[in-house]
Amino acid sequence: MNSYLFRNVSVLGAAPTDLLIRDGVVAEAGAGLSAPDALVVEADGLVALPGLVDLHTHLREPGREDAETVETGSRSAALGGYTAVCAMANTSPVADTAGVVEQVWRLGREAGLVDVQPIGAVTVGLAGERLAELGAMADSAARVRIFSDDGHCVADPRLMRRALEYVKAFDGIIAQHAEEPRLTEGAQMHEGEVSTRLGLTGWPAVAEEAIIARDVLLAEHVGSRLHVCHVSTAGSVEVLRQAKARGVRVTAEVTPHHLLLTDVRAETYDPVFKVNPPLRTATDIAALRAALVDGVIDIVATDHAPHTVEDKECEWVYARPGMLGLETALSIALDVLGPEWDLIAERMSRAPARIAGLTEHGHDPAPGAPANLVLVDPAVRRVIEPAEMASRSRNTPYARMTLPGRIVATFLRGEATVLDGKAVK
Ligand SMILES: NC(=O)N[C@@H](CC(=O)O)C(=O)O
Repeated sequence: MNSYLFRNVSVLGAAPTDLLIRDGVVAEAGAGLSAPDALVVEADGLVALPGLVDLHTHLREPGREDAETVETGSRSAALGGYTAVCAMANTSPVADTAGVVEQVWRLGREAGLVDVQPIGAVTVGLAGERLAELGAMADSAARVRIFSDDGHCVADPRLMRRALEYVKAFDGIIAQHAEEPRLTEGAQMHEGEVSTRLGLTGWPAVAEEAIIARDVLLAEHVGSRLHVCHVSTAGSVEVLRQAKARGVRVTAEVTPHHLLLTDVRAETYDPVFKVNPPLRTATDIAALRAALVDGVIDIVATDHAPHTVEDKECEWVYARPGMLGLETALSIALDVLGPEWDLIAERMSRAPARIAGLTEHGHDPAPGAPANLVLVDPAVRRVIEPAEMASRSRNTPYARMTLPGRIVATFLRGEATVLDGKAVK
């Protein structure tokens, strides 16, 4: 196993120091360290952060390996500065049994680039009719703690209540894709002025807000943990703010794209901007950014949703919703928040690790901490080139945009997964 000596690295923006990485942990910190056996990384100008943790990644395996595999998604994650990702259950077959979650978990171990923590489906086949074998998935080698039908809403309130009750026994979480399906039939984009002008069927903000309001009440009633996926509206933020003030056990995520892009992008009719929930308005963006800063929204999660050219580069109404996110998330966070390193570490590493119970992750680089960390060069501005991405898909909404920040190196348990901005394997 290699040892690494980072020279003159700034830990979360603090004055430069040296860090020695040995045997999978941060062994020493301080000026002028020497370790003749260690590989030296000249880190002037680089910032060390705890390795990022994504609570919401679509890896597509099993079933849609033409869009992404556990391995390509893991590489994409490592290049984005991630050391752990939670893999959503909407695969084919659906991850609704111990067998499938164990398969995904094992593929993650074999790829060895990030820790892949499978999320289990709440209902069999994501069909919203009966509960999946939550207990068996929790007891499996994959030790599933988060369950989600993401892509679909658990719309039936009785089923949602049962799911919240069931996972309470092992302090599990139901992660809800909040979308009242009766209000979004045929929806193509945010319902508002732009959808009216373009003549596309709208996805109203209230379809999200109504489910979040219902679910925080259910979570409160049951005393269980609810996580809200991809919050996208100002109204949702207000519902969450009130619920948190009452002490409801609810956490929430926002995606990078909902922090940056508005529904005006649909004017191009380029389906790369089609996503679920849809891009909203500048007012929503302002509320989401403020909530991310004040903590009503706990984390940034990518909702990395790779799709093939066939599924994406077609007419808007036929295109699948979803965008790539792993390789650009930190740059978007830097763009939106500025170099607020402690806030970025909290929202993109510590808090998601805590929520998911990934105890090896989310530790600031300090002596004794597991060496799951990332080195970022904040001074670089880079042009996003889809063809250069490690994802098997190309559906990034940031193509040819110039964004701040470059991931220079990522370390998983003390071994480099990315060095000099390139994947090690
Ligand atoms: N977020 C997306 O736009 N797409 C997701 C599922 C979904 O939420 O529709 C996907 O799996 O592609």
